[in-house]
Amino acid sequence: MIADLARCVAEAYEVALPHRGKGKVADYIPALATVDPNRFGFALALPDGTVHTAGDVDIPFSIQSVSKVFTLALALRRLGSSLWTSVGREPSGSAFNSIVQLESENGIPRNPLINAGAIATTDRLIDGRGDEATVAEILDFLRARAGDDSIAIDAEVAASESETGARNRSLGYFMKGFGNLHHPVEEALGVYFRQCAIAMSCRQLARAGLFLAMEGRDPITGEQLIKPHRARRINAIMMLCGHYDNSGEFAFRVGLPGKSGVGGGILCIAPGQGSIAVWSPGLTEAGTSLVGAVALEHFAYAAGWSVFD
Ligand SMILES: NC(=O)CC[C@H](N)C(=O)O
Repeated sequence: MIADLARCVAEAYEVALPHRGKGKVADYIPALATVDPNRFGFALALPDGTVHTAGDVDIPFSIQSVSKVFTLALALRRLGSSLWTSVGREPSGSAFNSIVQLESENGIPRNPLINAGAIATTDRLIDGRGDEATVAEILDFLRARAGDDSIAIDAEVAASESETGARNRSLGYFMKGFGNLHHPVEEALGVYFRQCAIAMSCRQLARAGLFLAMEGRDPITGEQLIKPHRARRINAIMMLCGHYDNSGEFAFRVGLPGKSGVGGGILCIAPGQGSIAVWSPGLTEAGTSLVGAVALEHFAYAAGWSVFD
């Protein structure tokens, strides 16, 4: 039976609604701490261009670590498999900003979706071009994927990320000490802080993720953006590492590749089917949107879209 997807979206939204207000809004920077915890949006983008929505789907939010998926795709496109000399693809089982494994593992982060791995990936993406050109590539890519040139970096969030970025700088310098950063730490971090500060709505983010559901091809523009096997591998990494030490729980409950951000966004990919973006700012301890995960769990079940179905 083919599920009525509009209905699945509406139901997932309704089921998750009572959970609003649970979870903790990220408070390490003022611009995130002041976001209304009752915000909640759910957008499903399909390859034919249809978007099914519920709630606050047109309000931009800070995509934070969801950006790591896109910089990974861009770095793989630019560097190919040589990226894997700088970063691994194993789950870390630790917090997003943990430094401990780096010491015993030669400064090579476990995967590209923890902070250390994302910083190493962004560093490789720079590829000698400088920070401005790299930031421009990331923004241009997201604008083209979302079909919306208004997507921008929130300058206040970017400045706060840098001001409070001691821990991320530590990760950068630690990797530099092992010879695993190719550019100055401040250059890599300068790009990383800005990619985290990109603001997008659920509608834009769901649309932007479609190429990952469609073997690397943007179904709306028809462009083959990355090779099919790379899209498959990014999905594998999202499934195993997209929620840090909560990745097993998310796979258990939702059964789809996903990536969380501390702004409360989650991008979820249903291979061959579509791309889903949810946003609600209250977080679990692992930094995943609590309401968003409930909604995705229900949606994947109702649609029969768990990759294990
Ligand atoms: N999990 C996240 O979204 C963390 C992103 C945050 N900007 C950081 O680098 O710490």
